[in-house]
Amino acid sequence: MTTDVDGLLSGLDVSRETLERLAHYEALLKQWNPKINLVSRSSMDDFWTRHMLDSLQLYRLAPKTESWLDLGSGGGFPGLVCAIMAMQHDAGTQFTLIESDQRKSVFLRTIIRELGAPARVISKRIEAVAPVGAGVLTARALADLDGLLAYCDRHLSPTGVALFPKGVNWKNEVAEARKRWNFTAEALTSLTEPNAVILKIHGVARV
Ligand SMILES: C[S@@+](CC[C@H](N)C(=O)[O-])C[C@H]1O[C@@H](n2cnc3c(N)ncnc32)[C@H](O)[C@@H]1O
Repeated sequence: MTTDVDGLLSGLDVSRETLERLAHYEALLKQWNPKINLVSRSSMDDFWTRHMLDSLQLYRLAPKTESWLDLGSGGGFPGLVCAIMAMQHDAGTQFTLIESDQRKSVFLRTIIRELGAPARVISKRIEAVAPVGAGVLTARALADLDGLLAYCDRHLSPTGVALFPKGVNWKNEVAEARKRWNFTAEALTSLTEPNAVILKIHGVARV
């Protein structure tokens, strides 16, 4: 970790202790990544922007909740990073990470145990998990918006909020999803990519 990281995360209220926890996470991910492909190799040079900052920016956009659900967590982005951030605020939020890949789940459980993060991992397919009723639901690089809204329909509480990082094609995804879903969406500027947004969504119901 270099001093650049301090600059990168400035304004996000990341404490020294949280930064140390994230650095420990990074070190383990770098050990495990060659064997189980937690993140693409091409993204490793820009690791703190592409993965840590990209995840941390969701934490400040989320309402206070007891139950945060992250779907298709992979190496823990964004759910596990937000769980580590939540430790700093002792917010009483419990994180649930759903990840069907068994080896990635072992990695996630290792980080959770070593850091004492307030999170659990369910190693099943999202469709096979009983409705969670989450207050906040996140997912990155998992499915198009139409697919994500079906997951909201199953797992998000009626008053809950979903946060989805989306790339340059987000307007098309919203238009396509409106054919099958009613929902309210706000497009918030991403801190990591100029044309990317974070869709903040609530009130999901089938058309
Ligand atoms: C492209 S990766 C993204 C991982 C992480 N969210 C990120 O942005 O770095 C998608 C992950 O979702 C998991 N996944 C895909 N479909 C799933 C499903 N139906 N149920 C549970 N996990 C799923 C895959 O195993 C994979 O780890």
